[in-house]
Amino acid sequence: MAVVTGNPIISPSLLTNRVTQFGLRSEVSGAKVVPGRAIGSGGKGKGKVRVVVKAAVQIGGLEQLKKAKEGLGFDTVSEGELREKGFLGMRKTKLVCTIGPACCSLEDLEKLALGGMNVARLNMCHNTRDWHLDVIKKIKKLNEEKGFCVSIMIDTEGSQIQLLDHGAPSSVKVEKLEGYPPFTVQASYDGFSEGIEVGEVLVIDGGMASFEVIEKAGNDLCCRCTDSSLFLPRAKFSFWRDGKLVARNSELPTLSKKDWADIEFGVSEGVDFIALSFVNDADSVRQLKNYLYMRSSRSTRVLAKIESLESLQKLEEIIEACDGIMVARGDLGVEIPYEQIPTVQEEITRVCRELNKPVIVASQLLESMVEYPTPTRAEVADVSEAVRQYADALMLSGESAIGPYGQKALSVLQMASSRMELWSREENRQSILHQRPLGESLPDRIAEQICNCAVEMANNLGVDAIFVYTKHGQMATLLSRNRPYPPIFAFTSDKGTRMALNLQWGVIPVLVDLRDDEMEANITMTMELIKRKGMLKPGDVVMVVSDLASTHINYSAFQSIQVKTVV
Ligand SMILES: Nc1ncnc2c1ncn2[C@@H]1O[C@H](COP(=O)(O)OP(=O)(O)OP(=O)(O)O)[C@@H](O)[C@H]1O
Ligand SMILES: CC(=O)C(=O)O
Ligand SMILES: [K+]
Ligand SMILES: [Mg+2]
Repeated sequence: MAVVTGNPIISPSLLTNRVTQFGLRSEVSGAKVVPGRAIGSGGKGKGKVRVVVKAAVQIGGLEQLKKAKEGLGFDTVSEGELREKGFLGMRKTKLVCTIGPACCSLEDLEKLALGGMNVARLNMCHNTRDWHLDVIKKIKKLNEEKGFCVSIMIDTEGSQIQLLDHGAPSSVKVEKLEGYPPFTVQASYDGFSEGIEVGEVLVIDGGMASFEVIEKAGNDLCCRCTDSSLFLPRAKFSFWRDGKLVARNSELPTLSKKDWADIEFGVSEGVDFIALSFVNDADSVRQLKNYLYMRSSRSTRVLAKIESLESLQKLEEIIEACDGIMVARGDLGVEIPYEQIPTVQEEITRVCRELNKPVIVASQLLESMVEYPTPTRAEVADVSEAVRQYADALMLSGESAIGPYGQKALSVLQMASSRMELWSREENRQSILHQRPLGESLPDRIAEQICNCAVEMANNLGVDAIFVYTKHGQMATLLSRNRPYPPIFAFTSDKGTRMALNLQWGVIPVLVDLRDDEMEANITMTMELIKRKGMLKPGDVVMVVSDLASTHINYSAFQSIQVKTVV
């Protein structure tokens, strides 16, 4: 246990009552106050803004819920969206909601599912395993009984240097002024003052407050406040030397004992994704993937969270090793200057698409909605920018976990992403996407080329939908990588593949009983089922792409593109 004491003095030995001469005012403030924010009245809006709020109730009517599932594992929400908006109106960007005390009842989870939640995230930093288990059971119940298809993600705690306690119930104000009583805060890492020199700068919460180290006494650091702000509970901090971050995270294990226990819990409860916090290199990702392989849990996908300087330096190897990425802007903003976040986000998003891994843009997307029922215009612009960059998914954190307006926040993501997707299509932005060649073997290169060409054809021909028949989801993701105009219906008989594809841009995974080596029969059967549901009309044009026979020795011959007109 390390301790930050005094003004503040940083010590590993819980020396909470050291007195120093430096002037920090220790002031306990009862609640976080955000001045100058008016709550949207809703009275004299000009129509345009009000549309955003309407979206909360737009998706998936309740009557669709009552419909029983028939033969085809088509989820209720996609089905409702298709009926309401048609193929081209279907949302492509996926939505992740963090589940917390504000939305953990069965009713609230159902409302989020109806509102378009594709993945529910459980942050293992908070609450008990029993609490998480209860949420997992509720989501599975909703999936089974009401025909939703919501995947479950657990997010590990990971190891990071952070403040544990500063002796006050909420925030502590720190100021540059001299002559205020000192206070002590504890930090979460014993050796964190090692290698830190006098004159270095300690930065709290990505620059919200800063301190200069003015004395080192053993493992204690005495610091002077150089930039006033608030100390929030569990604030994150970092050290800077000559304007550059002193990288510290590599000294900490990515997977702690608790993380392994949480992973074990997640695997036994059959979660679909494990998001690894504070990944520093590809090794921890490979280690977990090996473990899952040994444990025969290959359908559990591993996501790496990019939230440290080290992870940015090894970005490509991490992306290659994992099954997907989260741009965890909250902690990333502690490690790199704020102004670099937008360009780093764009870069990560681009590389993920090129390397064919789904990417989630996370944290503070609609932060003001933790307290207020309307987003700021700047937040909507930020959400839209992530969509314009073709991120696979957007994530809500506190907005859904603890805020009273979680469903509204979800509807804002829904509206903003649909709008930007339409604009991108009208602007023909898809045509600017560069696809770097990925495959090395001939069959892999053929699959990739087929998908690139199929999407170009689909866009040029203006087909209504792309149907892909896939075992492990590879062809579906290769199609998605090209961000086509029509939606991609991925038919699979593998449940794990279905749940994993929930995070993939533009893919609607459908569970169906497929037969190996009987491609034509599979196509006819699925088209017939969809037609019978009234979702395909005569005249609709469908592009069919398949790689189902990929276990076959001569499999490249079995990959094909067909264009079918519904009669
Ligand atoms: N299961 C939960 N129980 C209680 N509070 C929760 C829970 N999940 C989230 N929260 C609250 O919601 C807020 C935002 O949630 P989130 O887990 O996304 O935070 P985060 O700090 O950005 O994530 P991370 O710890 O992975 O960096 C947290 O500060 C926490 O107070
Ligand atoms: C999501 C998360 O872990 C972060 O933004 O730090
Ligand atoms: K976490
Ligand atoms: Mg984080």
